[in-house]
Amino acid sequence: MATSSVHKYRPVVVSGPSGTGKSTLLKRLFAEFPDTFGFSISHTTRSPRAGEEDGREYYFTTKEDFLKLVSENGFIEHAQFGGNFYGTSVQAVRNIASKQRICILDIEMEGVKQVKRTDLNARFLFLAPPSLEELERRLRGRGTETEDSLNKRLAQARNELEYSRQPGAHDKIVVNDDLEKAYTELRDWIVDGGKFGASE
Ligand SMILES: Nc1ncnc2c1ncn2[C@@H]1O[C@H](COP(=O)(O)OP(=O)(O)OP(=O)(O)O)[C@@H](O)[C@H]1O
Repeated sequence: MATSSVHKYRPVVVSGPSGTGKSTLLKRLFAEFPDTFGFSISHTTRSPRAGEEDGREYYFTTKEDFLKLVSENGFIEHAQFGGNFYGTSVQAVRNIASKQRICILDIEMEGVKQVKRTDLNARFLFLAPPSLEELERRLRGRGTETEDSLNKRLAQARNELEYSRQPGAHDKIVVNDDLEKAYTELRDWIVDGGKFGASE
């Protein structure tokens, strides 16, 4: 464990209900620290498009290998879209740390629980909306949801908020009320005076 790169480059899991502002805040963090962080590369069973390279856009894999990795609990999250499988593997997160970058994982509650079952040595930040009413306003304001997908997201938000109240679920909770205030709090906790959560 002491020799593993995730000991020093601890992955950061940022979760929170859809529409809380994760993308907005993480975009800012990446812009302020362009060489510090990384997103893991996903696996997919779809074929590479022209110009795509294995290990750059995706790890391209066969359905058989993908399902084998699923059965070995190798994925943090995986899903099927349009007949193809996609997933974030534990190894892909490790690969970011071995490149001496802090991997940021923007995932949902089930993914959070899965990361906790690994030895990725992650830190967990939960981004909470000021209220469910405000979350609904933002999701409507973003203009990306149908009434049906909005209701699904709000129901899932209730689950996520309930989980976030369990002791030990997260290491840090940031309420995204005022954007500037939330950004400063998120950034300062992640950067941690330059230690990024590492103990030495
Ligand atoms: N502090 C804030 N005050 C008001 N509006 C905000 C604030 N933070 C984000 N927003 C707005 O809320 C909407 C949702 O934000 P964003 O898309 O970043 O959420 P998200 O958590 O990444 O959602 P998803 O998980 O669905 O991708 C956006 O329109 C964004 O501009």
